[in-house]
Amino acid sequence: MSVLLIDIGNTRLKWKHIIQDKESQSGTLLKSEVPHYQWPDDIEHVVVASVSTNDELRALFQQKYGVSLKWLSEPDVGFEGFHHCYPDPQRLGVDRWLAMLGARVHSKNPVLVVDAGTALTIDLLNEHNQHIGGYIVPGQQMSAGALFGGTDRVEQYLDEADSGNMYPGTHTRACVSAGILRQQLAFIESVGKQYPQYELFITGGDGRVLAEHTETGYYPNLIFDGMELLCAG
Ligand SMILES: Nc1ncnc2c1ncn2[C@@H]1O[C@H](COP(=O)(O)OP(=O)(O)O)[C@@H](O)[C@H]1O
Ligand SMILES: CC(C)(COP(=O)(O)O)[C@@H](O)C(=O)NCCC(=O)O
Ligand SMILES: [K+]
Repeated sequence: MSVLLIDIGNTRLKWKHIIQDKESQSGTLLKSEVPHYQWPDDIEHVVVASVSTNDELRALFQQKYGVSLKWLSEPDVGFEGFHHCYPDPQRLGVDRWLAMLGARVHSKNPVLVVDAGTALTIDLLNEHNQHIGGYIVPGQQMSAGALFGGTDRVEQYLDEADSGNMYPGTHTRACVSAGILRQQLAFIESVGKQYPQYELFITGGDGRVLAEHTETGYYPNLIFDGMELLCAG
């Protein structure tokens, strides 16, 4: 069976094509690139999780895949293996929900799930699949954009580069990038310290560098793992 899984975040689209239940290919696209992309034919199931409305992309996939398309814009509240803490569970981001399900594929322990995308989210799921709650803060690009846009002289100087580390910066861009990285790491560490029995999982576009600094495995496919669990159950 050939299955196409798609995760549409606020910045990018990630896809995974599973061919005959074993082989798979994957990729990342900017949302503007999606209409020009050569999407595969002959797919039996297409599952799309989208955190924003994306009417145009929905119409595009609907036209291409018809009844094979399952479009998830919110958690499936009928799914039995998950206990929500939100009074209105449909307000919980579908990506956060799927990433928690994905972490469950890898561990039976309580899990602390970090998704470092447009926004950075942290979610806690206990061993009984009870969502304890979570946090939402701006992601790295958004944080930097707030500083560049909201001040006069914190500028993206072209003769400077992001530092890629968290040593004290010695020019403007390094101060911003190192500061944001250190802020995110301190945030993750602060929650982790309070929940030491929770196993840490990191995913998302900025997750790799965070995982390197926390000596945690990086799970770029956590949302797809959650989708596969959802489709199997
Ligand atoms: N080529 C890239 N294009 C855009 N963002 C990138 C790229 N490489 C890394 N990133 C980082 O990844 C983050 C977006 O992560 P991603 O998981 O794709 O977000 P979302 O799921 O919200 O669309 C951005 O904040 C940015 O810092
Ligand atoms: C928090 C998010 C913006 C994260 O999205 P992303 O960074 O992956 O684009 C998304 O999960 C969302 O829109 N959530 C709805 C509000 C909530 O989860 O409470
Ligand atoms: K996110």
